Amino acid sequence: MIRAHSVEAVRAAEAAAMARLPEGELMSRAAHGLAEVAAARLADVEGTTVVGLVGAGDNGGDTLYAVAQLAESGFASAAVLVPSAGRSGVHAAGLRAAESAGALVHVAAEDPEDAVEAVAEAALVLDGIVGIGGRPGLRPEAARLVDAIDDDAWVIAVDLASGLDPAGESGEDDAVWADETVTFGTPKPVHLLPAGEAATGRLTVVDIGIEVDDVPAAVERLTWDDVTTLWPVPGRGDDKYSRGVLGVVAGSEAYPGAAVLCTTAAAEAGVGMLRYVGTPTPVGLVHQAVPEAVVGEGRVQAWVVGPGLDTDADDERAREQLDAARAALGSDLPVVVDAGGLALVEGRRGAPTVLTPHAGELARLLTRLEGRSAGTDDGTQGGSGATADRDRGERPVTGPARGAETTADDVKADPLGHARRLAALTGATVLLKGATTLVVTEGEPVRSQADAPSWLATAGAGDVLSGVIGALLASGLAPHDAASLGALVHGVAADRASGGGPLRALAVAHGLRPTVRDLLARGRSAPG
Ligand SMILES: NC(=O)C1=CN([C@@H]2O[C@H](COP(=O)(O)OP(=O)(O)OC[C@H]3O[C@@H](n4cnc5c(N)ncnc54)[C@H](O)[C@@H]3O)[C@@H](O)[C@H]2O)[C@@H](O)CC1
Ligand SMILES: [K+]
Repeated sequence: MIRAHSVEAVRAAEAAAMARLPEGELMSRAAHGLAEVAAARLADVEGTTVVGLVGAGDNGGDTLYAVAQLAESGFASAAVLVPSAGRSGVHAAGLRAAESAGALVHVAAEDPEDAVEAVAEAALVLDGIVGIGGRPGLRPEAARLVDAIDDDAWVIAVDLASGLDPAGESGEDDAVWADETVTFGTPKPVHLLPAGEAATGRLTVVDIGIEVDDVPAAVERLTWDDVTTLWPVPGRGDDKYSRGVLGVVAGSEAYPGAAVLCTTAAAEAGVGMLRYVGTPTPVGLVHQAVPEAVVGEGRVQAWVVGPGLDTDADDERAREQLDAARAALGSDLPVVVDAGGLALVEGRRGAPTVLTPHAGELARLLTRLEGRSAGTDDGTQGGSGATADRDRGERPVTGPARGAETTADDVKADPLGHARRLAALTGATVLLKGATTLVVTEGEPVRSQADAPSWLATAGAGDVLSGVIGALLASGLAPHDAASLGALVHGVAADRASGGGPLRALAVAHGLRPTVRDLLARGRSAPG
């Protein structure tokens, strides 16, 4: 698992390490690791010129020492000092080290044109303007230097791309766009969250000896190794029931294919047994595509409610199906709620719940539920499983006034904030789909998965995802693990099925079985 820590946690761990190490040791380790990566990339791009953009804080200090090491290694090295205070504004010992190693120093405040020219000529740029002490955005004088970076230059962000919010909470257009980030000790939230991930590029963590293993993470990302630990593997004593039965209420006369995609995915993910509840057309299709599925209601350990569900349909069979959907939501069983099912969510359930909206669905659900909690409704889900109510244990939800409309654009501008709002309002695990998929559960570190190719942005992919998560919930995984592990395996299956080319949802579903098999085999063959 990749774990990112908050700025506060990093500062505390750094302070503890500094107390037992000689002065300057941490910065020296950081700069050394940075210079090694830079030297390797210069060899890759067959470049010889490196420029460090140097800001006022210790991020600039790291950069000055790295420039010094690169100058000593024979690269044509220069430091461009960004702050308006000039030479006196940057890390003094770092500046001395760079100069005595033979690096050129350009002072932007004294000769802006000369500084711009130096930046433009570099084959490799180290962005040391600001690190974890930075406020989001770039000042105009810094932005001018960043604009001067050659399109072909390789840009390494020191600790994080300057201009980004280290916490990754607010998006920022005015930031360095790095090919690569070299960070120190542990990743920071911005490296894994949608707000910063694209500008971060490839991420390398340099070990500088700070200890964060026992410190709770702010953001986590599951990796392939976690599949071995988390995936439910049957034992000798298991049977189909003990492994978990999944009930699927999906598909409709309008959208029958969703039922096929969802049940196929659950079967391919290796669910113990599958029950399907639907209207005649999808029932016929599911019979053909997934002969393993049993049609009709019965005992299950978890439900998927909603892919392709038509909540406006009004014939008898559709009404029966919607009754089954509402009963599942009202039960005390774990439920994955997707697509059409989201329209049936009335508030908190008293049982494990995973909501899997995309940005537009999340916006509609928030608008409806926040409007409701502004009114007279008590905001609880009806049925036997509903235990929580609005006055009990619900944290105050931050955001616009209750009842205000939330749009898909609002959600895209702040995906994490909105996913948190929905999680707080419903008590559910919220999986917000996107290029980076977020999984938010109150009281848990946010999980962020970015395993899928862009080709996965295709109709039906969500139906497949809900089937995988449902299979994992039925086997007893907690919602947070089921949702994030489901997103990981779905993304890897998509990547393999795509192979760099077009993708269809059914291919992702059919790719699940070999993907899980290979990820588990990989774990078995790993040393130790
Ligand atoms: N604390 C430690 O033990 C270590 C810190 N390290 C480095 O130190 C960095 C943190 O250093 P600092 O706390 O000095 O903070 P930074 O170097 O991140 O930046 C703080 C300085 O930048 C200015 N600033 C803030 N936002 C700005 C903006 N948007 N535009 C321009 N200037 C802005 C501030 O006024 C302040 O002078 C880390 O990111 C890392 O690179 C490493 O050397 C490893 C050890
Ligand atoms: K930086």
